Amino acid sequence: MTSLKHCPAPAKLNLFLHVNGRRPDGYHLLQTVFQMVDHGDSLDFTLRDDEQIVRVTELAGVPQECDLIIRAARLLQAEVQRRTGHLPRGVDIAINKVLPMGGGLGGGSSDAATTLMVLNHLWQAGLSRDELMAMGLPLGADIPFFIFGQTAFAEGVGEALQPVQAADCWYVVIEPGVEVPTAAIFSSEHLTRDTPPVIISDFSSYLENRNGLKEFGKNDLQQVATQLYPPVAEAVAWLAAYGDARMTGSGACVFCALASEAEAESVLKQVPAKWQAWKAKALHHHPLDAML
Ligand SMILES: C[C@@](CO)(OP(=O)(O)O)[C@H](O)COP(=O)(O)OP(=O)(O)OC[C@H]1O[C@@H](n2ccc(N)nc2=O)[C@H](O)[C@@H]1O
Ligand SMILES: Nc1ncnc2c1ncn2[C@@H]1O[C@H](COP(=O)(O)OP(=O)(O)O)[C@@H](O)[C@H]1O
Repeated sequence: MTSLKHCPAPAKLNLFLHVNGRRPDGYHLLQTVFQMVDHGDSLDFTLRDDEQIVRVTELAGVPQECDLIIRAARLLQAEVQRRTGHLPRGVDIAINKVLPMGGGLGGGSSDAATTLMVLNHLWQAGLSRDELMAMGLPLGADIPFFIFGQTAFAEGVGEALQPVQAADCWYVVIEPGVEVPTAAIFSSEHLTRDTPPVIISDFSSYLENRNGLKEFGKNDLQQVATQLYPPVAEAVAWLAAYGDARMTGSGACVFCALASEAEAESVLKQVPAKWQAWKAKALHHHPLDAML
């Protein structure tokens, strides 16, 4: 096989996100549930006759050398060379970028995860899922989750993952039109960093016993993000009329769970025109698993 087209790189939502402390290196210890949804970017991979890794699509604001897709591909190419003594063929990578950057949807991480999984397949490199997850972690804390490939309870900086059941629901997601830099939220003096740890069964038993679709826990990054970025606060306030509206990750996007596609569609129709918004279904498994 020399190419794979329309490879999905889905968005994630953080159903809750607790900041429990800080590591000595300054990184924050988190607990979260990562939920994939059926809305995201899509990538095409075509092997080349030389050894170059080339992004063939322009991505405004992200030079090729900084792109997580290219960095992930180069890491894997070098690892395959180290293991086999042969540098694998280069690849042209095209991207249909749908997810907003700095949206808290993990777009860059998902693109990189899809790249690692697809190239592992095209190059017949034979790295295990765990090896790919470890390779992705230094590039971005969300990358291991996408490679893990199922709804997950995560700890550490997001790399300690356990599968967890979550609701079979739909989400409406609003893009408030601002890019939130993750570093600005984590470095805020107003961020609370002492939420007591929960255990996975706290989340699971909450889901079994809850009334309606109120999410478990909270997003500790939301207070800081809404203070720094008023459009995020505005989107949360608007969506709260329809359910438990909450920010994903470090923002900016805001989501709310609905029981059916029809209910999601009805909320979507009312979203003010100044915001981009969409509906998406919760995914239990990474859509790439069915392709590879
Ligand atoms: C917050 C989360 C939740 O899923 O997602 P996003 O909102 O970015 O999608 C992730 O933990 C985002 O992890 P990651 O993707 O590695 O964050 P980066 O943008 O590389 O982090 C930028 C900076 O934020 C700080 N940072 C990040 C993660 C963390 N657990 N503690 C931190 O203190 C660090 O200063 C880091 O240099
Ligand atoms: N392929 C990529 N897609 C999106 N962003 C990328 C990519 N490669 C690098 N980045 C950088 O990562 C930053 C965070 O992007 P993204 O992962 O989309 O948001 P978030 O971390 O909020 O979920 C971007 O602002 C951009 O500078």
